[in-house]
Amino acid sequence: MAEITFDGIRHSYYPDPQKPEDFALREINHTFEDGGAYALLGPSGCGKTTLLNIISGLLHPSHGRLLFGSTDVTDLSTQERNIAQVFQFPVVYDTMSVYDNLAFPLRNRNVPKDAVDAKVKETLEMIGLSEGAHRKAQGLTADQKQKISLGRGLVRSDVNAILFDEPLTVIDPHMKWELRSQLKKLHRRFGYTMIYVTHDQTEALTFADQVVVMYEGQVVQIGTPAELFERPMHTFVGYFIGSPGMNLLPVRTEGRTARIGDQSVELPGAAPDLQGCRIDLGVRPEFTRISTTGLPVQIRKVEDVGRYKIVRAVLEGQEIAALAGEDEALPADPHVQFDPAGINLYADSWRVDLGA
Ligand SMILES: Nc1ncnc2c1ncn2[C@@H]1O[C@H](COP(=O)(O)OP(=O)(O)OP(=O)(O)O)[C@@H](O)[C@H]1O
Repeated sequence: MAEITFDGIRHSYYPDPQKPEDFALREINHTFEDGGAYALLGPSGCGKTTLLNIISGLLHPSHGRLLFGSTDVTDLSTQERNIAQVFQFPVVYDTMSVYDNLAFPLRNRNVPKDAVDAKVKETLEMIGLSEGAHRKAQGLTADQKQKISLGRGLVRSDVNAILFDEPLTVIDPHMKWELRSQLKKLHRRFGYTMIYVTHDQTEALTFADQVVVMYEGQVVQIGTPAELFERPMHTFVGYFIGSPGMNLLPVRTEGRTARIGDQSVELPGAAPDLQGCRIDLGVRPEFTRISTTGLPVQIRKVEDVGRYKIVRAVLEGQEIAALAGEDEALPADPHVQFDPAGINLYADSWRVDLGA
């Protein structure tokens, strides 16, 4: 396995890109650590597949260098890079048995017969296909075929990294969780470098140690699930991660005070001069409480979601969400309070350090 470094990498599908928007991937400088479990998370079209294809060599970046360890691999072919890739839809040889599908990549590399047998059996066990391993792949369900694809990604121990591009799309919802935990276990056991593309936050947060959040061709934050939750560095991270996402309210600032219409909120630290910027206050619903004191709100709707309630309210004409306990009674004259520990300030979408 190898450390993978993006050194000033950008990519545009246009021959003569001019504006930042012409780039499917804006500049990325980042090292994926050897043995790390990463998820690339973001909405459709944000550049996840482009980034993955640059690692595997299916795509040559228009600018910058890609390094495996200290070796520049930018001009190497996919094969020379020695990467395993699992795609959204199964890639399986129908006429071969399940066993031979897994053995194939090893036999191709002249791995001795005994070693092939041991490794294939071990992998079949992991993906739950030991039984019926000598059946032809033809006729298996989409789930089972995708398990074979996963197995083929995992069977080689000599690869530099394993890349997964939305690999659980065709898998039954109840099986998704099982396979995801299986991948996580494999990661812990073998320390593969794994990069997993998804637009599903649950998938990203349960699989990865580090989540790379992408938005409009940019990496907006790389962090542990807790960091993304507690300290979103960009409004997109606040909004995209969490359910419901972060409350974002346009404000004006004066020192330690943020003004929302006629109301004021005390900031945890003094704001710098942000003239000319769009300024937003960001507070997650988990840090937003309905109370008898604070800023007056109108409650629009209360959603009971089991262990707690989501209260949808309006503050100075802006929609916000707050969490309330399952049995918590809401006051007749509702107000909202923001826990200072959860107050963030954003200037032109990027988090401002309030020094608190
Ligand atoms: N071959 C191509 N030619 C031109 N534009 C492309 C090509 N492939 C992707 N794009 C564009 O580049 C941008 C990034 O696409 P990419 O497929 O990397 O996003 P993604 O995050 O993987 O999306 P999805 O989740 O839908 O697969 C999009 O605007 C897309 O339309």
